[in-house]
Amino acid sequence: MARTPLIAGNWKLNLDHLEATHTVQKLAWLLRDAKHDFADVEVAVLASFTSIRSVQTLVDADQLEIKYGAQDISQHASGAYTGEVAGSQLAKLGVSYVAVGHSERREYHGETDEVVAAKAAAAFESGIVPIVCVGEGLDVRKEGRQVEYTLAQLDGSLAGLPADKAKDVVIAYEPVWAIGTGEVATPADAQEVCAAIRGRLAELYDAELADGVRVLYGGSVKSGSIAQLMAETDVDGGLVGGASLDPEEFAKIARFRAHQVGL
Ligand SMILES: O=C(CO)COP(=O)(O)O
Repeated sequence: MARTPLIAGNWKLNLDHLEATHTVQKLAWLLRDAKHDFADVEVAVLASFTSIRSVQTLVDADQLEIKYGAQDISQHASGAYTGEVAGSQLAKLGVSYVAVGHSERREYHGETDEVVAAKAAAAFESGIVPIVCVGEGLDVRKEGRQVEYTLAQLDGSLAGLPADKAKDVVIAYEPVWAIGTGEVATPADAQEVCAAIRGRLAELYDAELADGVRVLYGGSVKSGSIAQLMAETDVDGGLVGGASLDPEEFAKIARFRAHQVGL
């Protein structure tokens, strides 16, 4: 099955709503100039909650094909959960994607696999596709247990998710040691774990479902490394942090096919 690559920018805690709209506007101009085919490579940005409404207004007004999303979602639908944002609230803002289980949330907010699974379910409940993040830390990598560790995290993070939802999920393999360090995984390292993730999806569900799920790589992705990563069979896109804040650089990453030639 042909999987449409997804290049998603995770802005993390950066950009106010004015900066966010400028960034999307510039990205849209650059991609328009390059005659980017969004059906060929999907492009999305994951913004702070405070920016989503402004991004929506811009995307709607200019009929942009850039998709947008959130970086977190509440596992609860409503009620006494101060500070939380529900899937239904995000859905009202036209959100397509939401990152769940990013390593920064797991580490700084104590999110367990159980919470991540509940958040993924909450996203689907509101018609939003969760980008479920998994990946090992440096200690685990040094012990050579990256596949075992990441698959255990995947099992927990998808627990209870039925096949009719799982077929649409996006998985992001983000080794923690590669995030924000400038140390991108080698294409072979990314392929090893992304292929193992697909293999596990085949075991948890079936081979056809696994074949259709997009598995992204994230961790210090830049325009100079994306084409080699995307050349790997099981890498279907990138979850881009720092480099997504610069529209020129992010547009180049989205245009990876233009520099895939001659690999
Ligand atoms: O965490 C990431 C995306 O979710 C990766 O961040 P960097 O691209 O800045 O390493």
